Amino acid sequence: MKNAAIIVAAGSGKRFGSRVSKQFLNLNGSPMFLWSVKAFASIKSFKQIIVVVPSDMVESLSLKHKAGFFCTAGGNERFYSVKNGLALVEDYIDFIAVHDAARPLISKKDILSVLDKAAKTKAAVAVEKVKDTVKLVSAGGGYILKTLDRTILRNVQTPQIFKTELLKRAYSGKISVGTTDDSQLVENLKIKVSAVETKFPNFKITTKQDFELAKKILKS
Ligand SMILES: Nc1ccn([C@@H]2O[C@H](COP(=O)(O)OP(=O)(O)OP(=O)(O)O)[C@@H](O)[C@H]2O)c(=O)n1
Ligand SMILES: C[C@](O)(CO)[C@H](O)COP(=O)(O)O
Repeated sequence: MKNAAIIVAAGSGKRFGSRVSKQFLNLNGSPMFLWSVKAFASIKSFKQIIVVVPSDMVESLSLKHKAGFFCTAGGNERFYSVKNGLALVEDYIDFIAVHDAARPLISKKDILSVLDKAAKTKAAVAVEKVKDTVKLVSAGGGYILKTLDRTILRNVQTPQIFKTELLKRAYSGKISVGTTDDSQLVENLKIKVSAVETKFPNFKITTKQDFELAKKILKS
């Protein structure tokens, strides 16, 4: 099996609010995005690693990390960035893993769990159980409408891993602006996507508090 990883790192980090986009901040000695590159590079079957970055960083990053991975420019929505990364995937690739550079804690074991499932079912995404009670709220968020059954809810993470043909087909059609992950596009093809629970911390670094927590976890 020959796989490719698309690490999406072209976001502006508005919720994080730093001058340098969060995915390029130094996290315990490496730029945040490099943690994910190293995790996928540690798995032999990942023959191609593509990092999608802001257009003004493509050249400098390509030069700096010339041997480690391919670089391409992102778009103004996450799904445009994934689409641009897809354009670089080689024809010999069997499965594609899409992963957020903002999830630097991803473990090799969790990647392999999602990959093993995708190899069997063509489509699998990393998830975690919901720990809090979840409720539906009114449009403005002001009041509770309904309490949901959290036993049939999951927080979806990345990697999201798909058979190459499937993901390319999913991204070939019209994509609505509200699309926030890759699985949605594959679900729209009426394909059953498997959910694989991650066993290790894999939260997305969205705020400065997340970043401080990630530093502590990586130190431990
Ligand atoms: N146009 C975009 C938007 C997001 N991403 C990437 O998708 C991942 C998840 O997105 P998120 O955590 O929302 O990052 P940002 O969009 O940068 O954050 P914010 O929404 O706070 O601006 C991140 O690794 C981010 O770099 C991307 O490659 N291209
Ligand atoms: C892909 C994702 O991480 C799955 O939870 C999430 O949808 C990314 O959303 P964001 O708004 O781009 O962070």
